[in-house]
Amino acid sequence: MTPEVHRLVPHVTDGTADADTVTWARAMQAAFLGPRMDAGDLARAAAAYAGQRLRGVWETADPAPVATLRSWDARMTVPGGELAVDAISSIGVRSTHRRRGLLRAVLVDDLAEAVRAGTPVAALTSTQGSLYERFGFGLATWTRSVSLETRAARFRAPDPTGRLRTLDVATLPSAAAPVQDRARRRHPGSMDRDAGSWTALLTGETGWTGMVPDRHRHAVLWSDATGRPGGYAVYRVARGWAETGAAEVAVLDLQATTPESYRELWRHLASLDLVGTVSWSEASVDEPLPWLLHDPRPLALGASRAMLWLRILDVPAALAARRYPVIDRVVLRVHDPAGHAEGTWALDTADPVAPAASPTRDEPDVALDVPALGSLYLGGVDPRVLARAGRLEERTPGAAGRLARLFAAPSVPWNGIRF
Ligand SMILES: CC(=O)SCCNC(=O)CCNC(=O)[C@H](O)C(C)(C)COP(=O)(O)OP(=O)(O)OC[C@H]1O[C@@H](n2cnc3c(N)ncnc32)[C@H](O)[C@@H]1OP(=O)(O)O
Repeated sequence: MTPEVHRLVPHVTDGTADADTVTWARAMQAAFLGPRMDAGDLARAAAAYAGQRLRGVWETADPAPVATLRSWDARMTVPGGELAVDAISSIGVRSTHRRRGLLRAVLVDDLAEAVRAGTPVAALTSTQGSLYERFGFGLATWTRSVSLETRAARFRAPDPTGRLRTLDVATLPSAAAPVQDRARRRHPGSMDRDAGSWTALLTGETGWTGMVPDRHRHAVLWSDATGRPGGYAVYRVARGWAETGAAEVAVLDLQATTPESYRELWRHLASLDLVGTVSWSEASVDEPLPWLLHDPRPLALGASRAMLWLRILDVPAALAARRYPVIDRVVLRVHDPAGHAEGTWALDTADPVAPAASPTRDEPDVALDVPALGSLYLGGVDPRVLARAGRLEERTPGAAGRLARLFAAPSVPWNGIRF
């Protein structure tokens, strides 16, 4: 029997969430092996869910759900524009209730509501790589760590430009939010940050930390010569200087709207006194940082790791929302067992500012499953590689190459915020 999924609307009064939302949050925390919190802390942590959709499966006579899912409407940058996405997180099933179809129940229910609401794409970042393809999600962005030995780093541009100022809890949200909004438009896959996340970014007071403040966080804003803010970095001291004489700093977020702001933020991080290493675990796979340095050897680059998974729910709306660098008409046969994206679709980019995607009876140029379409969508993977892996079938010769030229992105897709 399919478990019955119920929906909860969080109510937040004076920064504190209602009792049902708190119970839901406690169950979710437990599923992720999060820290136990007292009722007050939990109520404050749950307040971050204001305006979001909470789902759960409840057993009779137990106020706590045995399965949880949280989703909200987010904006995601796509090549040439942006798109509404159903952002999904906090999928947790009580440890005593696993492998009975509860994840499936809450996720299928959420995707069905997104379809009804006309949201063309769903997005998530995953704790476990193999879980979500069965629900139609395809891996669309990657991330990698970078680690700079700051004392050996020499910048090619010798002199700092612009102006830096430190931010605190009172100034970070208003100063950084407009910068993040501009910066995210440079990277397909980047998403907006909800209002509540700004203070938490600097204080570290989140459900995952048990609302324990992290007093080692700092933030800095860079502005150009005209005073226009161009970028910010939030970082924490991961290991203090007292132990080794050279502290380790971890970047938590770095957003830059111009090459100059990017360079000056890194110059600032590399110039921090008492620091030996600055690392960022969720940088883009194509960080320009090595090219800013005379000698890239002080910079260690980690292997690329999976980040954002996309689930195309409405093929015409998703395809029409992005722009394409060449004019072509390609027919895609998409297989989707859940039905949302199933069909044969013609993508026609004859009008570069209004590409059209519509159902067609024409013979397909390529055939692919819906996860592969999610992977292609932002331009993060070459369709010819998918063809070589047997994930995309060329029905007309050279079609994968045509698709590669069509879907090529203006910059490497990246989403630096795990959610
Ligand atoms: C977007 C996010 O929130 S990512 C976070 C995911 N949550 C966590 O990691 C928290 C800890 N883990 C859990 O709470 C649970 O184990 C979950 C949510 C991962 C799985 O919940 P379950 O209710 O056990 O999953 P469910 O029974 O619905 O299984 C659905 C399918 O996924 C498969 N599956 C479930 N867990 C896993 C896993 N860890 N690895 C691989 N496959 C899995 C099942 O076999 C099933 O496959 P099928 O449809 O082919 O038969």
